Amino acid sequence: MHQQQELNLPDAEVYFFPQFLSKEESDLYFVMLMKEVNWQQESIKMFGRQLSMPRLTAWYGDKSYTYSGLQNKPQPWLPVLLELKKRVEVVSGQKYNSVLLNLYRSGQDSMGWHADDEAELGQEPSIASLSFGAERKFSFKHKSRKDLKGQSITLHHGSLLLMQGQTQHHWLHHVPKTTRTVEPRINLTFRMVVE
Ligand SMILES: O=C(O)CCC(=O)C(=O)O
Ligand SMILES: [Fe+2]
Repeated sequence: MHQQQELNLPDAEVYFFPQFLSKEESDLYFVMLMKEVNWQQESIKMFGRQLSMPRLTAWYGDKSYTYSGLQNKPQPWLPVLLELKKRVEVVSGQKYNSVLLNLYRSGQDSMGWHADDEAELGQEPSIASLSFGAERKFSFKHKSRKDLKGQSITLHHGSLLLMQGQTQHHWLHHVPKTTRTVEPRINLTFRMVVE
């Protein structure tokens, strides 16, 4: 059975499965995803300037979706992504119709503070986040309650993080840069995009 931990975050529902996939399976998935995914360098308009996103991304699924101000046209599912989607659905008890992939090439790649609270994801989105490759720190901070401490967790090769309920409503999360020398990391976030 998959060992499951619940993070102690008020106003949130976050579960962590440290051994969701074995090391051997995760090694194979990492190589396949690196090779088969159509990784793109997107840019984002900020303060009137076009800036390169500090990571590569790809979007697969059934519906288009706005993320970080970008209109993401999905690419058709790859077999490896459908396989992972099915395995994640079994554990989470949720269905997904899209996946956003992030490739953090080095410690200089990152994701800024945000919540996945776009209207397209519905009121209480369930987001399933699968990690491969290098370990990276992932932190939470509450949007309004300054009395609550932030919390960090290390997302490692083959681990699954589930965020659901009110989590996106009340908390922000990010993947900070690190000055440590780190190998590439691939992250998949499965989502259900509603109209
Ligand atoms: O890379 C991660 O672990 C987080 C990705 C994330 O927050 C997102 O894609 O919305
Ligand atoms: Fe996110």
